[in-house]
Amino acid sequence: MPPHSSSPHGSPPPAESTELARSFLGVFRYSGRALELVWSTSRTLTIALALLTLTAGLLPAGVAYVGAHIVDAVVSASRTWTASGHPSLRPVFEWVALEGLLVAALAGAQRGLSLCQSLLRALLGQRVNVMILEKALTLELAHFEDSEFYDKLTRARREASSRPLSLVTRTFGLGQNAISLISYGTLLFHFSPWAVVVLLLAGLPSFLSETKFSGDAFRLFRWRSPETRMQLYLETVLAREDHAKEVKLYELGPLLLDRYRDIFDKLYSDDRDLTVRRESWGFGLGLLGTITLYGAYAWIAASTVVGRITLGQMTMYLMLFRQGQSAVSAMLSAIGGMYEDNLYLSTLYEYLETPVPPSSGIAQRGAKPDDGIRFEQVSFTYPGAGEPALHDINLHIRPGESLAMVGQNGSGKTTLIKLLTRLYSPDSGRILLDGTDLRDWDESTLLQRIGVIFQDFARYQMRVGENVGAGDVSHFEDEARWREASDKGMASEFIDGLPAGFNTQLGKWFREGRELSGGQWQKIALARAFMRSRADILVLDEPTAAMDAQAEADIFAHFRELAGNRIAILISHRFSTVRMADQIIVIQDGRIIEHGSHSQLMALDGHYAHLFSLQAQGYR
Ligand SMILES: Nc1ncnc2c1ncn2[C@@H]1O[C@H](COP(=O)(O)OP(=O)(O)OP(=O)(O)O)[C@@H](O)[C@H]1O
Repeated sequence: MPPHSSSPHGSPPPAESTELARSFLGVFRYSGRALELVWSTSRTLTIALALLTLTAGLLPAGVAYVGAHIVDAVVSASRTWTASGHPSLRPVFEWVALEGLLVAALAGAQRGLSLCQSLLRALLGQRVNVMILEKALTLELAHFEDSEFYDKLTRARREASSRPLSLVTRTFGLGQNAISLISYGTLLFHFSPWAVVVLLLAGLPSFLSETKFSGDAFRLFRWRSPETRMQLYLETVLAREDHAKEVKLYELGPLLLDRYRDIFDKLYSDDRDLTVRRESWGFGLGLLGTITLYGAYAWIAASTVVGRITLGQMTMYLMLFRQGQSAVSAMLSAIGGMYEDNLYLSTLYEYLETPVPPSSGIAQRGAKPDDGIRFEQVSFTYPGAGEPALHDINLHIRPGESLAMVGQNGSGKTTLIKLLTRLYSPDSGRILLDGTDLRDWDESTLLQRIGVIFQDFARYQMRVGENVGAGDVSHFEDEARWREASDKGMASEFIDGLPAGFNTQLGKWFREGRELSGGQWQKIALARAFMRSRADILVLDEPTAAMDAQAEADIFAHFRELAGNRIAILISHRFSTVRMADQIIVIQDGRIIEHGSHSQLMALDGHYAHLFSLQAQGYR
């Protein structure tokens, strides 16, 4: 939804202009926070920036003032020369030297300003990016799956990291020009107070139009987030190695590229309209300024001719007027720019202030240790989904027991795991671990107790060992533990065959990065789950689907031994694996339809027995 109710094209309806004025003032609320951000990023640089701004603001008027003295000194020197034949050049040279010094100091101040800005830009860009990423760490999985939220994140990442500095630079720029303007105004006031009024008013129309167009540009930027996101996505699909194979073989490239172009064309036409309107108005209103300038020229020239001011003063007033006008327009465009920066910053702060419900649990131990896991009448519907993914689930798994889940694709098996690992919370019912509700557990203690691999486990483009070590951050770099876990995951053998063993870089993003086969990756993921040696719950979602028959047989032959006295929860479509579990549940459309051991379910001769015989037939 657009944040403001005014139309992006044309002027807003009269009833909405108060609203516009309010939102115009409201967006300045981030200026203070931006300044605080810059100040806390580097105090030294911020102070240097302020001092240099002051210097750069004062010097131009000084230059104009000295310029007037040069002209007057020249006129008087040439009069002396005509009258006496002895030119008094000394004062002329002194004024010229002074102006030279001031100009050099001004150049120094401007260089200093751009130096401070460059350094601050780098520091601040990093700071804001870190803030964005730190916030991302606190978010819930559901946030990442919510497209509107994802838009916020993308917008914040794309634009907002450069905006705080821009806002501060513009604020300082505004100050610098204001100082210059006051100094010009003071000098110009001697000529005529009206000259000062004319100077100030001439820039106003173009300022108003700039502000309006900045708002329009922002609203356009905000509305088009979904399209921009699609563009980014298409770039990824077209230019990343993990999609290259399919894009090539299915000859998807031209089709996707056409889509990419179509999006650009649509966005471009909106941009073009806005830019054309912005520039046309800018030109028309800017013309007013030029007319004013030349009117003032004529006025000042006429005053010189009638002898009201000296030639030197004329030079000074002309310069003051010209520079004063550019200071006014710089100030006004700084204000317009600040307005724009504030709008963009609002997306950053909106993102950073996304409410994340705090994890309130503190339990380090359960109320009934050794009770294991219980699901009591658990139901769950994904945010935005029409149908519940799980209905009324009841289960009890005791320590040391194994549970296997079977069911059609989309029946809810992975969802049950997501609830157990607290990635989502049940809508009704409760899940208990050792007699205590998962919600009441301290999050870190709970996570330490669970080793999990999902079907779509992450493939980190890091070293092999780090891919294993990721399973336990406290032993991320621990080579002995890598090996131990890899032995359990049946991964050691192939890892030893890699050029640098555990230190082999994986993935194609980096030099000499190796790609692994699907089954090899899965062994790494299994090893990762075994890294969590303190975990007493092992959750494996299709852990061997990509492995060869021998590896799978080896893993399951040792499974009991590997799992030890942990709870093992297994999702598999292979019944040879499933049959070994102590309990088996069959899930259909989010409900448990059969529950028992292999022999009980075979005796029941229901769904499980049917599927088991179906698969067994295939092997006969
Ligand atoms: N993040 C999500 N947001 C919304 N709906 C989802 C999400 N993940 C899964 N679903 C839906 O929830 C239902 C259960 O999905 P789940 O992943 O639990 O199935 P599964 O039994 O693990 O399937 P498979 O055997 O294919 O892995 C499906 O209808 C699926 O479309």
